[in-house]
Amino acid sequence: MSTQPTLRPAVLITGASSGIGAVYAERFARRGHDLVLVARDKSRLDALAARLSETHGVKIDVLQADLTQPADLEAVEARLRSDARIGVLINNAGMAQTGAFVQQGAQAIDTLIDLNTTAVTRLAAAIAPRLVEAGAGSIVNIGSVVGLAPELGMTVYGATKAFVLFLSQGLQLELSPKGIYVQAVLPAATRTEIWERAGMDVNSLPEVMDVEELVDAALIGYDRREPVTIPPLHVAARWDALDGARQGLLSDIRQAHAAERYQAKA
Ligand SMILES: NC(=O)C1=CN([C@@H]2O[C@H](COP(=O)(O)OP(=O)(O)OC[C@H]3O[C@@H](n4cnc5c(N)ncnc54)[C@H](OP(=O)(O)O)[C@@H]3O)[C@@H](O)[C@H]2O)C=CC1
Ligand SMILES: N[C@@H](C=O)C(=O)O
Repeated sequence: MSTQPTLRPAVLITGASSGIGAVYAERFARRGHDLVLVARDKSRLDALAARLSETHGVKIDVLQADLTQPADLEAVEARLRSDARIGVLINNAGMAQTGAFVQQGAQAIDTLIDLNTTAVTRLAAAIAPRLVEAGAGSIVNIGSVVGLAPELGMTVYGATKAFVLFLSQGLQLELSPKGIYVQAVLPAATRTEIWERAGMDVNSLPEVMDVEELVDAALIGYDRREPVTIPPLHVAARWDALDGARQGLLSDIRQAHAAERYQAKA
Protein backbone atom coordinates (compact mmCIF):
# COMPACT_ATOMS: atom_id res chain seq x y z
CA MET A 1 0.00 0.00 0.00
CA SER A 2 1.14 3.57 -0.78
CA THR A 3 3.06 5.51 1.82
CA GLN A 4 2.32 8.71 -0.13
CA PRO A 5 -0.21 10.97 1.54
CA THR A 6 -3.51 10.90 -0.31
CA LEU A 7 -6.59 13.04 -0.10
CA ARG A 8 -8.86 10.04 -0.54
CA PRO A 9 -9.12 7.61 2.35
CA ALA A 10 -8.41 3.95 1.75
CA VAL A 11 -11.47 1.71 1.82
CA LEU A 12 -11.60 -1.67 3.55
CA ILE A 13 -14.25 -3.90 1.98
CA THR A 14 -15.27 -7.23 3.50
CA GLY A 15 -16.66 -9.90 1.21
CA ALA A 16 -14.85 -8.34 -1.74
CA SER A 17 -14.16 -11.57 -3.62
CA SER A 18 -17.56 -11.62 -5.35
CA GLY A 19 -20.94 -10.00 -5.76
CA ILE A 20 -21.73 -6.69 -4.09
CA GLY A 21 -18.32 -6.38 -2.40
CA ALA A 22 -16.43 -6.91 -5.65
CA VAL A 23 -18.47 -4.19 -7.36
CA TYR A 24 -17.89 -1.80 -4.44
CA ALA A 25 -14.17 -2.52 -4.89
CA GLU A 26 -14.32 -1.66 -8.58
CA ARG A 27 -16.32 1.52 -7.97
CA PHE A 28 -14.06 2.84 -5.20
CA ALA A 29 -10.96 1.97 -7.25
CA ARG A 30 -12.48 3.90 -10.14
CA ARG A 31 -12.88 6.87 -7.77
CA GLY A 32 -9.18 6.66 -6.96
CA HIS A 33 -9.29 5.11 -3.51
CA ASP A 34 -6.68 2.64 -2.32
CA LEU A 35 -8.31 -0.56 -1.08
CA VAL A 36 -7.98 -3.34 1.44
CA LEU A 37 -9.92 -6.36 0.22
CA VAL A 38 -11.07 -9.00 2.71
CA ALA A 39 -12.57 -12.47 2.13
CA ARG A 40 -11.61 -16.13 2.42
CA ASP A 41 -10.79 -16.81 -1.23
CA LYS A 42 -7.33 -15.32 -1.64
CA SER A 43 -6.91 -16.24 -5.29
CA ARG A 44 -10.06 -14.37 -6.26
CA LEU A 45 -9.02 -11.36 -4.18
CA ASP A 46 -5.54 -11.39 -5.74
CA ALA A 47 -7.00 -11.52 -9.24
CA LEU A 48 -9.40 -8.65 -8.51
CA ALA A 49 -6.64 -6.62 -6.88
CA ALA A 50 -4.33 -7.12 -9.88
CA ARG A 51 -7.04 -6.11 -12.33
CA LEU A 52 -8.17 -3.05 -10.40
CA SER A 53 -4.71 -1.76 -9.58
CA GLU A 54 -3.67 -2.09 -13.21
CA THR A 55 -6.82 -0.43 -14.55
CA HIS A 56 -7.17 2.33 -11.98
CA GLY A 57 -3.64 2.81 -10.67
CA VAL A 58 -4.61 2.42 -7.02
CA LYS A 59 -2.79 0.44 -4.31
CA ILE A 60 -4.60 -2.65 -3.14
CA ASP A 61 -3.88 -4.93 -0.21
CA VAL A 62 -5.46 -8.34 0.18
CA LEU A 63 -6.31 -9.66 3.62
CA GLN A 64 -7.41 -13.26 3.62
CA ALA A 65 -9.79 -13.84 6.51
CA ASP A 66 -12.65 -16.06 7.52
CA LEU A 67 -14.61 -13.60 9.62
CA THR A 68 -16.28 -16.39 11.57
CA GLN A 69 -12.86 -17.43 12.93
CA PRO A 70 -11.73 -15.45 16.00
CA ALA A 71 -8.07 -15.13 14.98
CA ASP A 72 -8.92 -13.94 11.47
CA LEU A 73 -11.50 -11.47 12.77
CA GLU A 74 -8.94 -10.13 15.24
CA ALA A 75 -6.43 -9.62 12.42
CA VAL A 76 -8.91 -7.50 10.46
CA GLU A 77 -9.81 -5.56 13.61
CA ALA A 78 -6.13 -4.89 14.21
CA ARG A 79 -5.73 -3.56 10.69
CA LEU A 80 -8.72 -1.24 11.12
CA ARG A 81 -7.37 0.05 14.42
CA SER A 82 -3.83 0.64 13.26
CA ASP A 83 -3.98 1.71 9.61
CA ALA A 84 -4.73 5.42 9.65
CA ARG A 85 -5.12 5.47 5.88
CA ILE A 86 -8.37 3.48 6.12
CA GLY A 87 -11.22 5.96 6.44
CA VAL A 88 -14.09 3.92 5.01
CA LEU A 89 -15.33 0.49 6.10
CA ILE A 90 -17.71 -1.39 3.83
CA ASN A 91 -19.16 -4.04 6.12
CA ASN A 92 -20.50 -6.28 3.37
CA ALA A 93 -19.46 -9.91 3.93
CA GLY A 94 -22.50 -12.00 4.63
CA MET A 95 -24.28 -15.22 3.89
CA ALA A 96 -27.88 -16.32 3.54
CA GLN A 97 -29.66 -19.29 5.00
CA THR A 98 -33.08 -20.54 4.12
CA GLY A 99 -35.32 -23.31 5.37
CA ALA A 100 -37.57 -24.04 8.30
CA PHE A 101 -36.32 -22.83 11.65
CA VAL A 102 -36.79 -26.29 13.18
CA GLN A 103 -34.38 -27.75 10.62
CA GLN A 104 -31.50 -25.39 11.35
CA GLY A 105 -28.64 -26.84 13.34
CA ALA A 106 -26.64 -25.05 16.02
CA GLN A 107 -23.48 -24.83 13.92
CA ALA A 108 -25.25 -23.29 10.95
CA ILE A 109 -27.00 -20.76 13.19
CA ASP A 110 -23.73 -19.84 14.88
CA THR A 111 -21.92 -19.32 11.59
CA LEU A 112 -24.69 -17.14 10.22
CA ILE A 113 -24.84 -14.96 13.32
CA ASP A 114 -21.04 -14.79 13.63
CA LEU A 115 -20.66 -13.52 10.07
CA ASN A 116 -23.76 -11.37 9.61
CA THR A 117 -23.87 -9.71 13.02
CA THR A 118 -20.81 -10.32 15.24
CA ALA A 119 -18.21 -9.56 12.58
CA VAL A 120 -20.13 -6.50 11.37
CA THR A 121 -20.33 -5.12 14.91
CA ARG A 122 -16.76 -5.94 15.85
CA LEU A 123 -15.31 -4.36 12.71
CA ALA A 124 -17.39 -1.20 13.20
CA ALA A 125 -16.20 -1.11 16.81
CA ALA A 126 -12.59 -1.54 15.70
CA ILE A 127 -12.56 1.43 13.32
CA ALA A 128 -14.97 3.79 15.12
CA PRO A 129 -12.62 5.14 17.84
CA ARG A 130 -9.98 6.08 15.27
CA LEU A 131 -12.56 7.76 13.01
CA VAL A 132 -13.98 9.65 15.98
CA GLU A 133 -10.52 10.85 16.85
CA ALA A 134 -10.02 12.01 13.27
CA GLY A 135 -13.52 13.53 13.17
CA ALA A 136 -14.15 11.96 9.76
CA GLY A 137 -14.83 8.68 8.03
CA SER A 138 -17.62 6.36 6.94
CA ILE A 139 -19.07 3.02 7.94
CA VAL A 140 -21.36 1.30 5.43
CA ASN A 141 -23.30 -1.74 6.63
CA ILE A 142 -25.05 -3.99 4.12
CA GLY A 143 -28.39 -5.12 5.49
CA SER A 144 -31.35 -6.42 3.51
CA VAL A 145 -35.02 -5.68 2.97
CA VAL A 146 -35.51 -9.14 4.49
CA GLY A 147 -34.65 -7.44 7.78
CA LEU A 148 -37.69 -5.16 7.53
CA ALA A 149 -40.38 -7.78 8.15
CA PRO A 150 -40.33 -11.54 8.80
CA GLU A 151 -40.48 -13.84 5.80
CA LEU A 152 -41.11 -17.57 5.82
CA GLY A 153 -37.88 -19.56 5.62
CA MET A 154 -35.66 -16.53 6.32
CA THR A 155 -36.14 -16.14 10.07
CA VAL A 156 -32.57 -16.15 11.33
CA TYR A 157 -31.15 -14.45 8.23
CA GLY A 158 -33.83 -11.75 8.49
CA ALA A 159 -33.09 -11.30 12.18
CA THR A 160 -29.40 -10.76 11.44
CA LYS A 161 -30.30 -8.14 8.86
CA ALA A 162 -32.75 -6.43 11.26
CA PHE A 163 -29.79 -6.27 13.63
CA VAL A 164 -27.65 -4.61 10.96
CA LEU A 165 -30.28 -1.91 10.42
CA PHE A 166 -30.72 -1.34 14.15
CA LEU A 167 -26.96 -1.26 14.69
CA SER A 168 -26.54 1.25 11.87
CA GLN A 169 -29.22 3.54 13.26
CA GLY A 170 -27.69 3.34 16.72
CA LEU A 171 -24.27 4.16 15.30
CA GLN A 172 -25.80 7.09 13.42
CA LEU A 173 -27.09 8.48 16.70
CA GLU A 174 -23.74 8.06 18.41
CA LEU A 175 -21.27 8.83 15.65
CA SER A 176 -22.92 11.38 13.35
CA PRO A 177 -22.39 14.23 15.85
CA LYS A 178 -18.70 13.31 15.79
CA GLY A 179 -18.39 13.70 12.04
CA ILE A 180 -18.76 10.03 11.06
CA TYR A 181 -21.14 9.02 8.30
CA VAL A 182 -22.94 5.71 8.83
CA GLN A 183 -25.04 4.21 6.05
CA ALA A 184 -27.29 1.16 6.09
CA VAL A 185 -27.85 -0.26 2.61
CA LEU A 186 -30.83 -2.56 2.19
CA PRO A 187 -30.79 -4.48 -1.08
CA ALA A 188 -33.57 -6.82 -2.16
CA ALA A 189 -32.85 -9.83 -4.37
CA THR A 190 -29.68 -9.08 -6.30
CA ARG A 191 -27.95 -11.35 -8.82
CA THR A 192 -24.92 -12.67 -6.92
CA GLU A 193 -23.51 -15.98 -5.75
CA ILE A 194 -25.26 -15.71 -2.39
CA TRP A 195 -28.29 -17.53 -3.72
CA GLU A 196 -26.37 -20.52 -5.08
CA ARG A 197 -24.25 -20.67 -1.92
CA ALA A 198 -27.48 -20.94 0.09
CA GLY A 199 -28.83 -23.65 -2.20
CA MET A 200 -31.30 -21.44 -4.07
CA ASP A 201 -31.74 -20.86 -7.79
CA VAL A 202 -31.64 -17.12 -8.42
CA ASN A 203 -33.37 -17.69 -11.75
CA SER A 204 -36.46 -18.96 -9.95
CA LEU A 205 -37.03 -15.49 -8.48
CA PRO A 206 -39.64 -13.32 -10.20
CA GLU A 207 -37.46 -10.19 -10.09
CA VAL A 208 -33.74 -9.71 -9.49
CA MET A 209 -31.59 -6.58 -9.61
CA ASP A 210 -28.22 -6.62 -11.34
CA VAL A 211 -25.41 -6.16 -8.87
CA GLU A 212 -23.88 -3.15 -10.65
CA GLU A 213 -27.23 -1.33 -10.55
CA LEU A 214 -27.55 -2.10 -6.84
CA VAL A 215 -24.09 -0.78 -5.93
CA ASP A 216 -24.38 2.30 -8.14
CA ALA A 217 -27.68 3.17 -6.46
CA ALA A 218 -26.17 2.54 -3.02
CA LEU A 219 -23.32 4.89 -3.91
CA ILE A 220 -25.75 7.63 -4.90
CA GLY A 221 -27.20 7.27 -1.39
CA TYR A 222 -23.65 7.31 -0.01
CA ASP A 223 -22.76 10.50 -1.86
CA ARG A 224 -25.95 12.10 -0.57
CA ARG A 225 -25.05 10.98 2.95
CA GLU A 226 -28.36 9.12 3.33
CA PRO A 227 -28.58 7.22 6.62
CA VAL A 228 -30.64 4.41 5.09
CA THR A 229 -30.51 3.57 1.40
CA ILE A 230 -33.00 1.09 -0.04
CA PRO A 231 -32.32 0.92 -3.79
CA PRO A 232 -35.32 -1.29 -4.64
CA LEU A 233 -37.82 0.86 -2.69
CA HIS A 234 -39.68 2.90 -5.29
CA VAL A 235 -41.74 5.02 -2.88
CA ALA A 236 -39.26 6.68 -0.53
CA ALA A 237 -42.07 8.00 1.68
CA ARG A 238 -42.73 4.41 2.77
CA TRP A 239 -39.48 4.31 4.70
CA ASP A 240 -40.10 7.72 6.23
CA ALA A 241 -43.56 6.54 7.36
CA LEU A 242 -42.17 3.33 8.88
CA ASP A 243 -39.39 5.09 10.73
CA GLY A 244 -41.73 7.89 11.79
CA ALA A 245 -44.30 5.39 13.11
CA ARG A 246 -41.63 3.79 15.26
CA GLN A 247 -40.71 7.13 16.79
CA GLY A 248 -44.42 7.87 17.30
CA LEU A 249 -44.88 4.58 19.10
CA LEU A 250 -42.10 5.50 21.51
CA SER A 251 -44.01 8.63 22.51
CA ASP A 252 -46.83 6.38 23.82
CA ILE A 253 -44.55 4.27 26.01
CA ARG A 254 -45.11 5.18 29.69
CA GLN A 255 -42.72 3.42 31.97
CA ALA A 256 -44.45 3.82 35.33
CA HIS A 257 -47.52 1.63 34.74
CA ALA A 258 -48.78 -1.14 32.49
CA ALA A 259 -51.26 -0.02 29.85
CA GLU A 260 -54.92 -0.11 30.84
CA ARG A 261 -55.58 -3.27 28.81
CA TYR A 262 -53.12 -5.11 31.07
CA GLN A 263 -54.56 -3.81 34.37
CA ALA A 264 -56.14 -6.62 36.44
CA LYS A 265 -59.92 -6.26 36.62
CA ALA A 266 -61.17 -5.49 40.13
N1 LIG B 1 -27.58 -10.82 -3.24
C1 LIG B 1 -28.70 -10.51 -2.60
O1 LIG B 1 -29.81 -10.82 -3.06
C2 LIG B 1 -28.62 -9.75 -1.34
C3 LIG B 1 -27.46 -9.65 -0.61
N2 LIG B 1 -27.46 -8.98 0.56
C4 LIG B 1 -26.25 -8.89 1.37
O2 LIG B 1 -25.18 -8.44 0.59
C5 LIG B 1 -23.95 -8.87 1.17
C6 LIG B 1 -23.03 -9.40 0.09
O3 LIG B 1 -23.60 -10.55 -0.45
P1 LIG B 1 -23.58 -10.90 -2.00
O4 LIG B 1 -22.61 -10.06 -2.71
O5 LIG B 1 -24.97 -10.92 -2.47
O6 LIG B 1 -23.12 -12.40 -1.94
P2 LIG B 1 -21.80 -13.16 -2.39
O7 LIG B 1 -22.00 -14.56 -1.94
O8 LIG B 1 -21.52 -12.91 -3.83
O9 LIG B 1 -20.65 -12.44 -1.56
C7 LIG B 1 -20.44 -12.71 -0.22
C8 LIG B 1 -19.04 -12.28 0.11
O10 LIG B 1 -18.80 -12.55 1.50
C9 LIG B 1 -17.63 -13.34 1.60
N3 LIG B 1 -17.74 -14.26 2.73
C10 LIG B 1 -18.64 -15.24 2.89
N4 LIG B 1 -18.39 -15.90 4.03
C11 LIG B 1 -17.32 -15.29 4.60
C12 LIG B 1 -16.58 -15.53 5.76
N5 LIG B 1 -16.87 -16.53 6.60
N6 LIG B 1 -15.54 -14.72 6.05
C13 LIG B 1 -15.20 -13.71 5.20
N7 LIG B 1 -15.86 -13.45 4.07
C14 LIG B 1 -16.91 -14.25 3.76
C15 LIG B 1 -17.52 -14.08 0.29
O11 LIG B 1 -16.17 -14.39 -0.05
P3 LIG B 1 -15.37 -15.74 0.27
O12 LIG B 1 -16.26 -16.88 -0.08
O13 LIG B 1 -14.15 -15.61 -0.59
O14 LIG B 1 -15.04 -15.66 1.72
C16 LIG B 1 -18.01 -13.03 -0.68
O15 LIG B 1 -16.95 -12.16 -1.02
C17 LIG B 1 -24.34 -9.87 2.24
O16 LIG B 1 -24.23 -9.26 3.51
C18 LIG B 1 -25.77 -10.20 1.93
O17 LIG B 1 -26.50 -10.61 3.05
C19 LIG B 1 -28.59 -8.34 1.03
C20 LIG B 1 -29.75 -8.41 0.34
C21 LIG B 1 -29.87 -9.10 -0.91
N1 LIG C 1 -29.58 -12.36 0.40
C1 LIG C 1 -30.92 -12.41 0.12
C2 LIG C 1 -31.54 -13.58 0.74
O1 LIG C 1 -31.06 -14.65 0.67
C3 LIG C 1 -31.67 -11.20 0.58
O2 LIG C 1 -31.31 -10.61 1.58
O3 LIG C 1 -32.66 -10.87 -0.13
